[in-house]
Amino acid sequence: MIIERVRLQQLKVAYKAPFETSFGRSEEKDFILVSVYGDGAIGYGESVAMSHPVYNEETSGTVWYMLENFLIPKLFASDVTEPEDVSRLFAPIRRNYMAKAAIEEAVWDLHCKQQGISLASRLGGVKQTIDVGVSIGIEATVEQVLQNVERFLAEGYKKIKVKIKPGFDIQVIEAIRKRFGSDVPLMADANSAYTLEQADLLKELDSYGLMMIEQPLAHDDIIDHAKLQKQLKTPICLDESIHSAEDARKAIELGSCKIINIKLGRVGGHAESKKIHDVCERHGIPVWCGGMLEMGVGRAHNIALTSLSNFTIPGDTSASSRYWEQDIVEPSVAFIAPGMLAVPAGDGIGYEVNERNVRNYVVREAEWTSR
Ligand SMILES: O=C(O)CCC(=O)c1ccccc1C(=O)O
Ligand SMILES: [Mg+2]
Repeated sequence: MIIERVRLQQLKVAYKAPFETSFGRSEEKDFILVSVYGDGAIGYGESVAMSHPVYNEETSGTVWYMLENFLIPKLFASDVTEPEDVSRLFAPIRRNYMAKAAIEEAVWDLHCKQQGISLASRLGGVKQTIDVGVSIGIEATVEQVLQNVERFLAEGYKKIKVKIKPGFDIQVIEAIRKRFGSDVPLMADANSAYTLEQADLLKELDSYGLMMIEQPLAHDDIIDHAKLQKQLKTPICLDESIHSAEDARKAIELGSCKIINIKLGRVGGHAESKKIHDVCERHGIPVWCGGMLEMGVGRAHNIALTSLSNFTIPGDTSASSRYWEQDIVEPSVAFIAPGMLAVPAGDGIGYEVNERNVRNYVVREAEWTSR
């Protein structure tokens, strides 16, 4: 395929409201938008690295560095025929999954636009619509969390995920169950805030009928998660621990989880996401698409991926309005029915990027041309 030019833009955009997890509070999105040009088309990818290396080791700065010095030169020096070639091309470079994913996604989008097909269909998607949930951050009080739950339930979200941390866990879940009842599809995400020594506390969660608990233990662990899963009725879902289909296979073999959250950025892009999806499907492990507070390009990629068959649990891809006053895509990501998004049938990601909106947020920009 023809790849002529790559543009990187770093954008900073304020969230409607700060978002807090067990690893900290974020008020502003800081990310790299990747545009890949070829044959009159533009493919887009969005890096999900955060401004600080707290979810994983990457940041917008490391993503820019890796793209400029290693990934873009490698892409220009090679013949890419199919988008699957990109992840093979990047395989000798260790980790840096978010940097790889950002440009890999853009190449998938470009390829599909050049071919006149939708990204979802090229990935092997089978769904025309997807059900989505919402992720709710830690707040100063339990009452504030309850107000957010109420608002998002009223909007129709089909899964409520709440962030927990030691000292802000059982009481939050208990209060949600008390106020909204036992039918609300509810889960908790700990972002690695606990250790196996706190198993007794985590076992208390079993009495609240949660769909799952996400990544309770260390970000790089699958051993202790296996020990914990043996003691818990609640299914464990792994997020941070899974970077590849091999990681997924090992976690499944060990019994470290019963569900896996797939994030494009965490695993290096669409090709690896699909492999993880397939390994999980073969083992009867359902998956759902995680979120990293994306703007529209990232959301569009998530939607296409979620159209695959084994994404049977509502993911974190909320509507643009969850976080943004004004998104960078048109139309913005919006429900077609409560809690439901359409999988676009248009070329590539199926959303247009509004370059004027992008301009409002750019703090750094550079371009490289293939020769
Ligand atoms: O709404 C979203 O995009 C999901 C937000 C979320 O839960 C999250 C946001 C930032 C970093 C990690 C996570 C996570 O899923 O663990
Ligand atoms: Mg998570």
